[in-house]
Amino acid sequence: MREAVVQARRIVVKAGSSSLTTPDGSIDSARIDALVDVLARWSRADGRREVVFVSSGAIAAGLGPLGLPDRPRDLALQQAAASVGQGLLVARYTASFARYGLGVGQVLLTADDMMRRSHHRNAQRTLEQLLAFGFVPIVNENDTVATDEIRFGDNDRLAALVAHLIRADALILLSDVDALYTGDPREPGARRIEDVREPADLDGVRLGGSGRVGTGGMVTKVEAARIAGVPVVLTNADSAGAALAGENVGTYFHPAGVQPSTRRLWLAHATTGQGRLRLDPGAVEAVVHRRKSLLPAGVTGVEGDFSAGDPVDMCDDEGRVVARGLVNYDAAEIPDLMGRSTRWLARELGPEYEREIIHRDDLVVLVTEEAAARRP
Ligand SMILES: Nc1ncnc2c1ncn2[C@@H]1O[C@H](COP(=O)(O)OP(=O)(O)O)[C@@H](O)[C@H]1O
Ligand SMILES: N[C@@H](CCC(=O)OP(=O)(O)O)C(=O)O
Repeated sequence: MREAVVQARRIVVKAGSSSLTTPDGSIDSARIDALVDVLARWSRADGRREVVFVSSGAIAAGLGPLGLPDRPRDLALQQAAASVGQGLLVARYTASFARYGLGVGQVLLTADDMMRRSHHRNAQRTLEQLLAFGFVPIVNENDTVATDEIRFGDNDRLAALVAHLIRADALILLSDVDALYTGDPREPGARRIEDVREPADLDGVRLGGSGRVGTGGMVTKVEAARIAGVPVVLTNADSAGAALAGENVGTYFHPAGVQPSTRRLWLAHATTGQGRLRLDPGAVEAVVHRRKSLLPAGVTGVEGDFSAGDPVDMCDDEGRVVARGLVNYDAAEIPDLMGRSTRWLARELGPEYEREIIHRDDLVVLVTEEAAARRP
């Protein structure tokens, strides 16, 4: 038994396009109802259980109604299909959960929303409020406004970020394949992997591309499991009930030891650096090994056009990103501060210049200490 899943009170369940739609580009009502049966029974079995459902399938479900034979490559066509399909999906979920007296609420998010702290907090509040009402949030990417550069594309990472957002106890990823295999299961000889405890368990595993309607394939699922920070079960929709019951189905990704705070998880996985600061070896040592704040004295270079409050990457003298943090100064201010002691800055420029470039509470280390120590 997977005790952490059995004990979970709040879970995120993500289903891929292939589990929710038919090959001819329409909603698979029977499979949706079967999945809703499982989710509704799980949450109603104990009044304190809450589920957030991340549903892909908007583009796939819009193909049939628009007469599109296959998932188009063109972004505008994908967005039109998503707009049609999303409405149909939510109508179906509304009807299906209503069989159990449960209401649903649609939550559409973009990668940008996850990065901006204020949007992030609003999304968090909405989800918490829906859960407090006993409603099931149905989450998807806001495909009609997402552009290629800033898209999640697949919903696996989105599901992991939603798990951070609501402090879920577990994440269940449902695909058209019943587990992670040592290679693409469409090829002979591939074996199911039952447990992933550490990155080395994935050595030699071939993570292939997606099926007909999905995106990302196994790469994005493994990445989502790595960043989720909670136990993750990867299996197919037919095994959802068994997965929620903690049975030995699919692949179980054990969470790594001590988990960073949600703020640090957010910084590491929901944001992208809006610029770069180059650190001297002493500052790398202080930030990575001693978990100190970044002071102006240890900065040797600055790139990008960021503003105070933006996430920026910190690199070592070889350009390798070692950490990310919320910067306290605009990019244009930093050249005058670099290499100076905080005491000198406070004396020459005023007490407001005594502040760190990045405070340690706003900073996440992105390399392991071992990796940082292994430098040539
Ligand atoms: N090592 C592997 N183990 C399992 N499945 C794999 C592997 N490599 C590639 N795949 C493929 O990944 C597909 C699932 O990814 P994807 O189509 O993106 O699904 P979804 O729509 O559920 O997100 C499976 O159909 C499978 O053929
Ligand atoms: N937001 C998109 C998800 C794209 C997609 O295919 O995701 P997935 O099936 O999870 O790999 C949609 O609803 O169509």
